[in-house]
Amino acid sequence: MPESAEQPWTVLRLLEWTTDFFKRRGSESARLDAEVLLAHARQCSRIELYTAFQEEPDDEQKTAFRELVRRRGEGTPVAQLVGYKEFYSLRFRVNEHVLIPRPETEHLVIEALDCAKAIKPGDRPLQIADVGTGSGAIAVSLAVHLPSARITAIDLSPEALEVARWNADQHGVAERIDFVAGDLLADVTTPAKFDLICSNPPYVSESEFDQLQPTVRDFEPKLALVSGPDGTETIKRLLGESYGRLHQGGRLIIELSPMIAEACAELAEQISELGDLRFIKDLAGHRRILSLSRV
Ligand SMILES: C[S@@+](CC[C@H](N)C(=O)[O-])C[C@H]1O[C@@H](n2cnc3c(N)ncnc32)[C@H](O)[C@@H]1O
Repeated sequence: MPESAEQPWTVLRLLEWTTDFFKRRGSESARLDAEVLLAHARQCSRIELYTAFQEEPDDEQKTAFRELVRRRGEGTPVAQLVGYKEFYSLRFRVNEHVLIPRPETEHLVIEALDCAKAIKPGDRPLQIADVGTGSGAIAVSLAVHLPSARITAIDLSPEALEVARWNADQHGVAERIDFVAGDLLADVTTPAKFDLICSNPPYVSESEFDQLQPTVRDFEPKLALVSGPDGTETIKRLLGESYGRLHQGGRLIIELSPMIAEACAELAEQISELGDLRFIKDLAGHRRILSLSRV
């Protein structure tokens, strides 16, 4: 922000200047980014900015904001700058070790909650696995909405599991989630079988990775994004490992890229123990969630 002797840097002026700056840097949500960062620097809610347009932030707030704007201008995602992201109406801590939860993944949570309603586990708790838990967005949301479920949250990354554990603790569900460091389901011994296996695995191909926006490619963990030459590698392994770990009638629910939806459906159809294949579309109308039953 340039120094200006004549005009004070009011909230409104800061927002307008920063929105323009972010637009020129290619942000698709320039005004929102500016508001979230200014609210963070002023330690207030976004809505409170609207009644403070003519106020001038103090020097400390302006210095904090300037630093946030600089880092956002270099590509750091807003969620990493403020340290959290809202997902399924819950706040999740995020850092450079975890994928920032995406709105598309809420469709997976909705499908899992719908499927859970239809399952009657008898006198044992409903058993759910979240494979590749990252920030814990799926595991924690399901635990909050299914108070009698037990969840196993798995990730290859110990740093991600730490974030997931912190989020589970914040939302009061940590005692119903087991955190396991491991490769897909290989290191999970108990329970032997699940009612639901959910996963938002990495599904970007190696060639697509280079085309990702720098704010994703250079700041979010590659381990969370990329899966082999065509993006299907992890899903293929998960399909192969999952059917033997599901109770009969249990469901496997996987987020994927619409670009590999057909290939993944073909892989699933080769496994006779999996059936009742359906896709759930995202808000853009693209096939985003693959849901299968253990027959
Ligand atoms: C796309 S992110 C999903 C994170 C979170 N579930 C969400 O939806 O926001 C994929 C996660 O899977 C983890 N992961 C990648 N390969 C894995 C594997 N083979 N076994 C377990 N976790 C894996 C990554 O570390 C990352 O946290």
